[in-house]
Amino acid sequence: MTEVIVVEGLTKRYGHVSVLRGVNLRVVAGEVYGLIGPNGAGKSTLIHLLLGFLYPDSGRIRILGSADLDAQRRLIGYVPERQRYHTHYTALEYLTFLGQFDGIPLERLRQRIDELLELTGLTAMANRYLRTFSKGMLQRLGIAQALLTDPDLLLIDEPTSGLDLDGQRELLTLLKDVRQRGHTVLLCTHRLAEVEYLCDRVGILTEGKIMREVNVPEVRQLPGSMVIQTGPLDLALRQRLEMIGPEVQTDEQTVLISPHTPELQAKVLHILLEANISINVLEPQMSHLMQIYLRTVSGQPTDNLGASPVTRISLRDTPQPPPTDEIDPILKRLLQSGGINSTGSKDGKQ
Ligand SMILES: Nc1ncnc2c1ncn2[C@@H]1O[C@H](COP(=O)(O)OP(=O)(O)OP(=O)(O)O)[C@@H](O)[C@H]1O
Repeated sequence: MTEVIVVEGLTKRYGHVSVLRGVNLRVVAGEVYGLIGPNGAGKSTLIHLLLGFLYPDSGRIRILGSADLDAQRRLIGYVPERQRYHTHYTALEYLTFLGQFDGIPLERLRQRIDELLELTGLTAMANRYLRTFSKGMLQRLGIAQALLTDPDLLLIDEPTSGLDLDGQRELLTLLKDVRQRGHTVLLCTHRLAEVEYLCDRVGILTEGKIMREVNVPEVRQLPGSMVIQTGPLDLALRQRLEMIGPEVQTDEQTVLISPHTPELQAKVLHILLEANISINVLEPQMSHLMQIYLRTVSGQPTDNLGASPVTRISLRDTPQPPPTDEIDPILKRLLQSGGINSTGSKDGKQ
């Protein structure tokens, strides 16, 4: 299988701060790979290294077999988290401008833009100025610009950040369509639901390394769990509950049913009600991916999750989308065309 991204022993420091401390990563053709990690873990830094916007301190990067990232940049479509748009352009003018930068012959470019406006649901907006676009429309336009050259690899940084629920849904549907087109994708996100929906594998970047990789379809298929918070449970009652089967685990004020079935839940509730125990909360356990993620970033073991005791990590600990620098897709093209030097980034003086 063709390896599209190969990263070995990658390190990167900003001054005295060591951000990446030996990242290893392999992404193969056609794969959608999610990259998750706490704020400041270095996800955007890794993307900028892959694009050749930054130089690593040590380690190796190969994109489609080549370490010449300046040359390979033209094989990569990049969707930054926040793009700086030139709002006096219409969508059509903007894509035409970028496509000409990419050296796409005009006739082919027109065809390509039509196709991409259609894919991103922006055909009716083609002649509207970008200043009239909503955030969601701009994000979809960002996907269109990244796909102009029909790139082998797409790097997407937090695509749904700042979008309302409708905008998120539209963008995820679009990314699912993009996925069907066979591009290899590296997707940085804080939203685990996005990973579960779109990705084949996910890497958890923390402490400067990819500490854990998860096969997403495997965890997606794991059966769910139910947590019941109760009044105090004495030992005899706990034993009675656990006699129902190995799926039922208890502590002083909690019953975990894992894997959960309605039949098991009915049996547990029957015993609790019969014993006059108050039932304070009954809620599905957080997703397996969420549990693996939170345990990995807090340095706890993640094996045998299905048989683990009730996870007491609050969903409030879930990281929130962060602010990041704006990067203009025109900058990528300028660097690609050799029009400017990447000073301030590549000279290691950040
Ligand atoms: N140009 C820079 N100069 C100095 N420090 C930087 C620079 N860019 C990033 N950093 C620092 O490097 C660390 C990693 O930043 P990066 O943006 O790569 O993380 P991230 O995982 O993408 O974070 P987030 O999820 O918050 O977007 C952070 O501590 C950040 O403050």
